[in-house]
Formats: sequence, structure tokens, C-alpha cells
Amino acid sequence: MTTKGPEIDLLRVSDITVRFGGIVALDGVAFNVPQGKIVGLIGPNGAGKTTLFNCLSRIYQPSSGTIEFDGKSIMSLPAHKIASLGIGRTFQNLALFNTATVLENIRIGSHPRTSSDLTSDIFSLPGSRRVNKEATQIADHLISYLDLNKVAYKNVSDLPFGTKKRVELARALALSPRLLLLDEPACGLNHEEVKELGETICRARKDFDLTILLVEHHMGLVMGISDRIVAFNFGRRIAAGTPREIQSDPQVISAYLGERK
Ligand SMILES: Nc1ncnc2c1ncn2[C@@H]1O[C@H](COP(=O)(O)OP(=O)(O)OP(=O)(O)O)[C@@H](O)[C@H]1O
Repeated sequence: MTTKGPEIDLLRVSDITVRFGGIVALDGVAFNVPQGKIVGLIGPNGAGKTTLFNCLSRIYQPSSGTIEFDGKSIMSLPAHKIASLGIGRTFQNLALFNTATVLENIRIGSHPRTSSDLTSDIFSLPGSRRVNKEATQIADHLISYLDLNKVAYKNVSDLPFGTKKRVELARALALSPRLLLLDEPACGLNHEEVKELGETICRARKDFDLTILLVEHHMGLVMGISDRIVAFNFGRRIAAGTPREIQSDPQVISAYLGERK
């Protein structure tokens, strides 16, 4: 019999409160994301999910609480340091450079991990050339991995929405993140694309040794691939547990009444 090692929390969110004027978007929220797991974050519209992602990305500063990544507080870090720490993210409304090609967008994703200094870049010194080569290798690998070969040299603006979503996932993976934050990756995808997305997320978790925090309204996807789920309503955590436990939780059912997708 094999014995499993102790579970380590890669992300610890404790007592996070965020206010926008009179609105309390998050009210003392706490949960952990164990290393290697997929944790789903669910809740009706306005529950505070995106606000939480923006706290994790250091875009919003909570009025109280702490966030620890790999045992260290990230509360004093600026937003631009988060990626180099190993926290990657996709966005609900996509954050791609539309006039750049797929390859260029994915290359940019690896920048915080591979970046050289300004002088090397300006004078095209060996350090800069090495970085460019590495960025291209990473992008080439991800283009094959996510089946984007046929569109690698196309401008992102010319692509169908589902393909753009795959490009954004590739851009986030180019960072080689340890923690990947996925903000509604199934939004706007058709049934077949959602199925493929679920398979891709699970495959990527294994192949890239990822820990994933997934905000998602698509119940089929989030229940199908999450190890654990945390449910929010009105800025508060109302339940946490396995997908099976969450599906039968009275508070979750009540929060979602009439909102089933
Ligand atoms: N920048 C902001 N300024 C003012 N209020 C905000 C801001 N961002 C979010 N809110 C408010 O905070 C609350 C939580 O919003 P949030 O976008 O985090 O919810 P959500 O769970 O992500 O919703 P959805 O599923 O619709 O994306 C809402 O009442 C929202 O109107």
C-alpha cells in the first residue's frame, strides 16, 4: 500500500474583505487550495468571485485579510510581481493582443519567466537572444500542445471565440505557472468545446504539474473536474466540500434556485 504525503496548501486565503463604497464585495472570505488540486469557485452573479481573483492578482487591495502563496504573504507585492512568482491567469473577457499573431501572444506570456534586462534587449546581447529563443521554444511547444498549429501565424482578431480562449490558456501556460487562475474559461463555448476544455484542463494539470483555481458558472464543467468546490453568495463563503457535497448543500441549492445552467 502506498502512503500519501501530507497535503500542502499552495494558496491560503484568510479573512479577505473588500469594500467598494457601501458594497461589501467580499466579507471575511477564507479557503485553501491544496497543491496539485483543482478547486472550483462558484456563486451566483455578483457573489464576489472576480473580486477575489483581482485580490489574488493584486489588482485590488483588500481592506483586511491575508493571502499566502507557497507559505509567504503576497499582500505587499505589486501586481506586476505576481506572474514572476508563478501565478498565471486567464480573464473572463480575454486579455489578448488582437493585432498580434497567436505565436506573438503566447511568446509574450512567457516574458515574466524568461525576461532579460533592457540593455541586453536594446543591443541584442546574448542574454536577450537566449531569452527570445527560449520564449519561441515555449510558445512552439504550447501551440502544438493546444492544437493551434494551423493558426499560429494568424492575427488573434481573425480567430473564432473558442480558439481565442485556447490561445489565452496557452498564454497563461507560457508563464509556466505553479498556480493557474481560470476566470470563466467555459463562457461563450459550445457543448463540444466545453467538453474538450475540461479534458485539456485535466491534462494540463498533470503534464505541467499545476494547481488550479477555477471560477466557473458552467456547472457541468466545474462539478466534473474539481476536486473541491468553494461556494460564495453575497461576498460570503456559504459552503466548501467535494462536488457531491456541494450539489446537495441546502445553502448552495437555495443560492442557485432559478439560476441553474
Ligand atoms: N470595481 C468595482 N466597483 C464597484 N463595485 C464593484 C466593482 N467590482 C465589483 N463590484 C461589485 O462587487 C460585487 C461582486 O462582484 P464580482 O464581479 O466580484 O462578482 P462575480 O461573482 O464575479 O460575478 P459574475 O459571476 O457576474 O462575474 C458586485 O456587487 C459588484 O457589483
